[in-house]
Amino acid sequence: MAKLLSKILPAARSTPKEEENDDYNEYSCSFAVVYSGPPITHEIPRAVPVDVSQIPIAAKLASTSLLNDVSLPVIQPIRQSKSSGKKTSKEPKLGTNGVSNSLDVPRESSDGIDKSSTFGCADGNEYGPKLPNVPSSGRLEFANGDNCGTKLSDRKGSSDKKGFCNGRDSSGELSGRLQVLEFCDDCNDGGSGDFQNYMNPTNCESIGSDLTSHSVSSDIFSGKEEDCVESTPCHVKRPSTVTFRDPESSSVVLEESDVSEVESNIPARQTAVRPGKKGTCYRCLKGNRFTEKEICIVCGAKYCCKCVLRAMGSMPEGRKCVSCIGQKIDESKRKTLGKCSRMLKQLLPELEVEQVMSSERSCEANQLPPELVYVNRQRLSPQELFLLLTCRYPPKKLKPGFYWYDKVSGFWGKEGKKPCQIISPQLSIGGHMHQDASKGNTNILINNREITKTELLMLQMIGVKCEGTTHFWVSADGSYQEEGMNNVKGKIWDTKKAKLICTALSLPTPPGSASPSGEEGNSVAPKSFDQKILYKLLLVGYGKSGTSTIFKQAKIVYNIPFSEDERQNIKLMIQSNLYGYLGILLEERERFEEESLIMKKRHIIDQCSSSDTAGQVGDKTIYSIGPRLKAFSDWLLKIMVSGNLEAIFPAATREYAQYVEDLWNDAAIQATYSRRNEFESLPRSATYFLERAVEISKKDYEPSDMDILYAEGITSSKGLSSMEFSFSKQDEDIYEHDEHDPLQRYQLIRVHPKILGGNCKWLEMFEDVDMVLFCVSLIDYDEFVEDSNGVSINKMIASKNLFESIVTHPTFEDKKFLLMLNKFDLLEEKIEQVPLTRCEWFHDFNPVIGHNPNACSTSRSRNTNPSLAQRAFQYIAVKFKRLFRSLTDEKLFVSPVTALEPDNVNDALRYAKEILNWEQEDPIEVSSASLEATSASIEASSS
Ligand SMILES: Nc1nc2c(ncn2[C@@H]2O[C@H](COP(=O)(O)OP(=O)(O)OP(=O)(O)O)[C@@H](O)[C@H]2O)c(=O)[nH]1
Ligand SMILES: [Mg+2]
Repeated sequence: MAKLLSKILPAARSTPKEEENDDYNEYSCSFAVVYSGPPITHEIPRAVPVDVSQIPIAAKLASTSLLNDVSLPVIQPIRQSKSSGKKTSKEPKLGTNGVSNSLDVPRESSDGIDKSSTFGCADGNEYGPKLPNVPSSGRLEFANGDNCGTKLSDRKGSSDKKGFCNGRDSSGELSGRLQVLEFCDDCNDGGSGDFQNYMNPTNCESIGSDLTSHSVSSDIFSGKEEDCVESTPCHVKRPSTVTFRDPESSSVVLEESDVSEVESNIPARQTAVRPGKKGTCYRCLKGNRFTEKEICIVCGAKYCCKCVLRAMGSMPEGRKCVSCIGQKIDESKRKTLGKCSRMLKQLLPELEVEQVMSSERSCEANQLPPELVYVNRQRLSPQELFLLLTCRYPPKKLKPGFYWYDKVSGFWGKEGKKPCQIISPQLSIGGHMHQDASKGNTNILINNREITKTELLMLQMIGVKCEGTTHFWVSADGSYQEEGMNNVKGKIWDTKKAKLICTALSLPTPPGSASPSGEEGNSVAPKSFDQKILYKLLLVGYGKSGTSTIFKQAKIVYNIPFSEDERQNIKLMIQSNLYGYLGILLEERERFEEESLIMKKRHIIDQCSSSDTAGQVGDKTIYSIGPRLKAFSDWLLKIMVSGNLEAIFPAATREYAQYVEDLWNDAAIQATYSRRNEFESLPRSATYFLERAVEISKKDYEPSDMDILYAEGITSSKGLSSMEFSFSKQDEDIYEHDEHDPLQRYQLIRVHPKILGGNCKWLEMFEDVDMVLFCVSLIDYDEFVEDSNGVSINKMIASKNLFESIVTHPTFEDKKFLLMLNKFDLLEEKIEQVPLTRCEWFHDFNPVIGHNPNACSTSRSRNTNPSLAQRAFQYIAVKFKRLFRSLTDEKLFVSPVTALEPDNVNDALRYAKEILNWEQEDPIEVSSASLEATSASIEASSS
């Protein structure tokens, strides 16, 4: 053995001169040799062998290279860079001041020879702080006490050796499974507590065994010189790079209902303190907030693409810094488990990413601790949590907190909140559900729980009669009956409408059923690593502001097909609208006919003084129609007056298509139509449909997307529509800095103000939306409507009043608002004719420079020579911004929109997305980022 070692290793040298020698430092190990000098009076430091099996970390091997005459495979140390070599030689203090350079493991046997071993340092000292969580005995020390590991590999061979990258290694017994340490210089610690974390043997072991399978990691960890010089693992060499906050201050994010008891049960977690400027990588301190980064799910440290693999190693527990392996995750990041950044997908092969994400989801350390989950106010046991998570329909993305569970129906929700899911019923978990579990105040109970207002509204909208009934029993399949009555009254989920309403109201639908958007509602949480997060956007605005047009445009832009049902409804709506427009034409025709008859009579009277002659004037004018069409016209006007126009469809298409055709082709109607600018009641879109009246009125008419877009009216259940979408990949590429998952999902909920009720009391059912998109029609400034008291009010003021009510509603406190100033195209026309000051709120609109109607709408020209419409838009935007600021002390985001333009709607919704993403990233940066990032926004111009 001694012979073998003498071949492998140079003779132990200990003179200072030799220690200064770089080569020596790189390759030699210190070994005790038999002392044969005079007796020594002081105590001799001892190098104690290491128990190989207890060395938890491994390094890359090379079979030869150093010693060709040795048949055993030996370690190829990582070459030390020059700078590091110098550093080493200048750091004798590391060997003497006892800083954190050794692993000191409690030993079972005091002699440490047989059962435990020690890597002795060359100078014979033992250094460093203790590692309390090293599970076994044995001690690991470094030759000069200043190394730690980044690259670890495992080799199954017959002989073992522990080596350090810079050659200052020591070896102990050559037995057992080979575990080699190979450290690159950039891991050298200046001496800090971080080293402890880094060297946690438990961590290293898993890294060691995983790394062998990662080719990318191999490169990263090979300690290439340039890498070593440029980058420094933040946990070790630069103690300042990532430091940890006092665990006391660690912020475990729980829902508000998750009271302090749960919080106190959550073990303290280390939170990385950003070492550099905002947005920079925690390791190399380079980059900015647009640099793509991956985040450690334990401490929150963010790493750029150059550093992430070094900082996180082979990720045996998913995206954790090496020092965070084995630790519990930050609970606020639980929802992102298994969902990595695009950057990681680019750095690692797909299969590897999948493996890492799968480990992240499934490894033990990342599992939800049962003691942090309460169901019906009772803490879950591990068995109960297991039952809950492994049932057919488990709660999605379960986090620590308090939940209520209705075992009969499967309704599941957060304590004090409406249900958020329907899970498998009849699970024996938690305590008994309390009547006030969801803090409802409706006096209506479902399975003994007082339901929330939102649930009540849902029941009412789908036609469940709640008057006089106080208690329903609802079973898992949705069938319900009144208490004390033994007859099932119906099934809640029977209709598509019910599901649509639930989706829009963010209420759950039964597991396994198809949601209105075609996806399986409430199914088991997706297992793929592209797990999605859903952001909810609430689109609301005063009547005719354009919300439904924006909603439909979004459907078209994001390729969300209109269902057959929707198309059918829209078709009937377009046809009945057409009859409505025709009705308006017929009404006006009558008026024109009368007027023209009177004119005709006057004309004749003027010409002939004799009244007899006047009496002979024919009663035909160009506005007159024949008796057949007259009869149809009278019938239609009667129906319109009675308000039953929709009721005659679809039969009307069969019966009266020919009449419509004849009417449209009639000269009187055409003459009336040519004067359409004189009718106030004919909407603009009417022209679009009237000109295709014949085609549309036919039975086999199929509306195109454009028809659907232009169609006026509410198509979905009572002014509530909802759709889910994600932005297209193409778009993501345009916005290069976007770090977020292109598959991130958004829900757009469009609500008509009518269903919000007086004082917007139903707004609270949208409490979980992430952003409110408030739509205002820019051309409302000179239009008037009658308010609920019959008083005429300017529509812009009415819109402003609604805006105020919504902004100040307690439900929307702290919500982000994006103002969509719609119908910009129409404003451009109108502003030339009607001054903005027609609305009293805009009395001081007084553009200084003469307007330029020809200004094109590129952003450049917008800034240098804005048109009158652009000025008006900016002025209105600032008005709303100031109003918003005065009401909330917050910032209002604004975007111009022309709902009929697909790009416009896309831009506005993308802007909403950006705002949400800034929020998520760094709330403090939102305001400045908004100024920079969106030319469409008026931030720059108004601030
Ligand atoms: N030219 C033009 N017309 C628009 C624009 N946005 C909406 N409209 C038209 O304005 C009218 C009202 O738009 P809607 O989308 O129905 O408005 P709404 O907010 O749904 O109003 P309610 O139907 O009362 O709910 C429709 O005729 C639309 O075609 C726009 O940007 N430009
Ligand atoms: Mg509408």
